[in-house]
Amino acid sequence: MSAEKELTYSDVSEHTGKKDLYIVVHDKVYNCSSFVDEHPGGEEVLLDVGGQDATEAFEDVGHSDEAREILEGMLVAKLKRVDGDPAPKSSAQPTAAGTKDAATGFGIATYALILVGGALAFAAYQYLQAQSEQK
Ligand code: HEM
Repeated sequence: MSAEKELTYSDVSEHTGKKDLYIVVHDKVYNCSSFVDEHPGGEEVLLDVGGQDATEAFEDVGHSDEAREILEGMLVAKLKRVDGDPAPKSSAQPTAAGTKDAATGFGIATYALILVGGALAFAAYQYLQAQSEQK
């Protein structure tokens, strides 16, 4: 088993070319060279964050789970922080994830409400039918 590779910001900052492009997202280092031409958001934005922390840029767009899977496939190393490095930019993640979860939760609650409402209406209908048959 090989030890997990670690790169510092200064290592990452050496990979800024289109054919050698490292970016940092949530303290992990990704080699995006193979994806630059395929990025639906264009190559320019990826080249802009080459060799740097792209966490905010990546999260601000609200990338899909598919985009996150592509990203994980390009993982090369963990980011190793040394004194003087910028603070972790991980605060964007809970916000984005939270918004998504909240939206999903709302969707489920709405469906539940419609189902329960429908069931109640059906029960009331049956009850009233039974009542009128008794008369
Ligand atoms: C290497 C990291 C990245 C990956 C793997 C990636 C992947 C993707 C994918 C798969 C999409 C299609 C929509 C979706 O599935 O969400 C997308 C769209 C987009 N991305 Fe990225 N992206 C990356 C980094 C970035 C960065 C750093 C920016 C900077 C602003 C960015 C800006 C955009 C924009 C603006 C779109 C929307 C394009 C459109 O719908 O016309 N992406 N990205």
